[in-house]
Amino acid sequence: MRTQNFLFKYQYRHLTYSPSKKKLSPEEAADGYEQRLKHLVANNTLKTSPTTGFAKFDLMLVGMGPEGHVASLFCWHFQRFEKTKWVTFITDSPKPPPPRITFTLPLINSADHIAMVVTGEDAADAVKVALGKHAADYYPLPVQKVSPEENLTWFLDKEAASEL
Ligand SMILES: O=C1O[C@H](COP(=O)(O)O)[C@@H](O)[C@H](O)[C@H]1O
Repeated sequence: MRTQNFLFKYQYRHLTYSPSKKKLSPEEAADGYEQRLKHLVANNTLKTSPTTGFAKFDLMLVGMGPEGHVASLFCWHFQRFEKTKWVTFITDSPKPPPPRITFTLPLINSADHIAMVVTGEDAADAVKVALGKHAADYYPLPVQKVSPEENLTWFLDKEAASEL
């Protein structure tokens, strides 16, 4: 409960990007969220990675979709290759909602620790691609580009791990 309270308060007070009542485009919302994060770095609320210069989170919880996407970064979107932006957007997610804003891989990978939490049989093939012995033989899925500065820990249920 204390953890939940902490996360809730922290997210609410610092990380939630609450633009004005004006309806923003996904691009405007992503830019606004990036500016918000940069402001939090500038006032020392968020740390920076000395390696990358991006904001550094202690821990991120990340999930994976059945085709290996993470954080709305799908295999077929150029956004998965973003190098400089902190926050990006898509307008055509195959799962609702179609418009999404999301952290980019350089920002995600500047975290110290990432917990990759994957459940369900429909994720088993992508888990096998990412963690199986032939992982290096494939063009990498977005999930395979997740590489935090300290530890990446996978949490799989029995179904998600069934192809390993
Ligand atoms: O399909 C799914 O993908 C997400 C990860 O994608 P996100 O773009 O929503 O972060 C995963 O967390 C979810 O459990 C799964 O159903």
